[in-house]
Amino acid sequence: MTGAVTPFIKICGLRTPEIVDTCVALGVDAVGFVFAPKSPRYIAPADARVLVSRIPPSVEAVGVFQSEPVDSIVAELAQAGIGTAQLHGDYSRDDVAALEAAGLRVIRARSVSSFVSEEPVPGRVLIDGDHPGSGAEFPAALLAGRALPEGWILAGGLTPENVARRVREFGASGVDVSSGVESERGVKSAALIEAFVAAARASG
Ligand SMILES: O=C(O)c1ccccc1N[C@@H]1O[C@H](COP(=O)(O)O)[C@@H](O)[C@H]1O
Repeated sequence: MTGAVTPFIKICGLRTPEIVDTCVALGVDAVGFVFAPKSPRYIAPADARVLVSRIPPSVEAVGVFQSEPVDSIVAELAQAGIGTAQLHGDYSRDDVAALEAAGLRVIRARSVSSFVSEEPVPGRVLIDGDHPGSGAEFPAALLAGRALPEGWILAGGLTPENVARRVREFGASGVDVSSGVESERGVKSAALIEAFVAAARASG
């Protein structure tokens, strides 16, 4: 017995009922819906609501935002029926507090560059490469010797092939993937999601 813990697994950028059902059947911890209008994975909040209705309470539904004002985030999440906001971009402590005061949970995404150069932020932290949703990895050396927040989630260029190694390399408590489980940009693959989840679980 190793005592190792299976990482928290989030699959991001869902847009179809089939892929939602695949994620639920695999027992992932969280699924993400991208509300950043320029993303190839963008889904309108009303369309996301239909997909969210298929998700049991045991799976956390997350709305992903990039530089969207707090008021819009609150409105869009209410429309989609989602209780967690994942924030990419420049959000202050007051922004996070306002979202929490609105009854939302927050995942604060930090680009690896801002994580190493700026003040720590409170709450659940996700560390990503500098280009969210691009599928690009960042070097482990960038975080070497850094104090990493409890329960932090690793993102950025994860794939079924590299996820176990990356989790061990970084000591991450969770993983989030989008590009690495797509057959083409913006199109999720059930087979790749299954392979990713198996590989992530094998890292624990
Ligand atoms: O997926 C997107 O298109 C996206 C757009 C804007 C902000 C965040 C986005 N996704 C998040 O990006 C990371 C890493 O994704 P990848 O696996 O490297 O493609 C992940 O946290 C997604 O939730």
